[in-house]
Amino acid sequence: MITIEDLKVVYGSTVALDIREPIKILPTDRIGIIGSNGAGKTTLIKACLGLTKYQGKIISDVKPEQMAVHMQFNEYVDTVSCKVILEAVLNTNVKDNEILKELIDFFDFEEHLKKKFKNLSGGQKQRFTLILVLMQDAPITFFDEVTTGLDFETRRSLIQKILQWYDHKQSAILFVTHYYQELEQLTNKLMILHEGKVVAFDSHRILFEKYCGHSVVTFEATDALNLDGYRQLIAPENTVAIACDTQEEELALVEYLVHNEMNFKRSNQDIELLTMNVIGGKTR
Ligand SMILES: Nc1ncnc2c1ncn2[C@@H]1O[C@H](COP(=O)(O)OP(=O)(O)OP(=O)(O)O)[C@@H](O)[C@H]1O
Repeated sequence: MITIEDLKVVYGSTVALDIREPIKILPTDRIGIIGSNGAGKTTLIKACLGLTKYQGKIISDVKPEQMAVHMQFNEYVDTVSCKVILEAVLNTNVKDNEILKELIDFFDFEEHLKKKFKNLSGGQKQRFTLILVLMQDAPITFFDEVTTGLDFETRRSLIQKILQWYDHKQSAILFVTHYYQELEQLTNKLMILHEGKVVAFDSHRILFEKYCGHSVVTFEATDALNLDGYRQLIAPENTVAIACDTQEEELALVEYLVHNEMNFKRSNQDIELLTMNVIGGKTR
């Protein structure tokens, strides 16, 4: 669907993106794009959409105008109501379009249709833009930090709706977020960017096996345990993360922790740990 080869984006003296290895995005991919601030995530989206100049090749059978994008900050004309914007952009009308009515209903947006975009709250603006983006049913959709700044409940319900909407749909989604839990729910592949380079791109499972192991057991750092002989990963502050290469290793460690009355968490998909270990602990 999209193949990226030797992609370079330069702004003055800043190399925002420098991707050497070919990257292929398939029609059913659900890709989480991760990286610290300034890693090049938005620049990559802009290059795919043809919104920024680049060197190299982006070969795609989907034209940029067929792609949908949901950016964190959107602006719309402020002389007309949200309903007028929806109808103009989607070339339909609310009262006759069942799918549009269903989305407005789901996002509890009916009462805001008469308002101007600039008068909506942050969460209402996100919901409005999501209605527009989901209605496009594009073959490829980019979501750039759509849930940033929203409260936990609003984030959770937006993610549920996105999941439901794309279930069984043949469309690629690229999702930029700093919330790792959302990536676990929404995506099956991860692209980890660091200083403009793609440092990892594969399925969650393959990357976890490669950088962490069969599973990882994490617990609060303490002097009470003897951890000689265990493989320690890079972990958040005051936390110890032990990589287990087999189930037997994991069971032995868990038994040791239980004997010592330690609380612990076991995971084979912790994206925060994975990211820290892929880019050497420089996640932010
Ligand atoms: N229009 C621009 N002019 C100059 N430099 C830019 C421009 N856009 C981005 N950059 C620089 O390019 C680099 C990559 O920026 P980009 O916005 O792609 O990062 P990001 O990974 O999306 O970051 P964030 O998580 O902070 O949104 C940064 O160093 C940024 O300062």
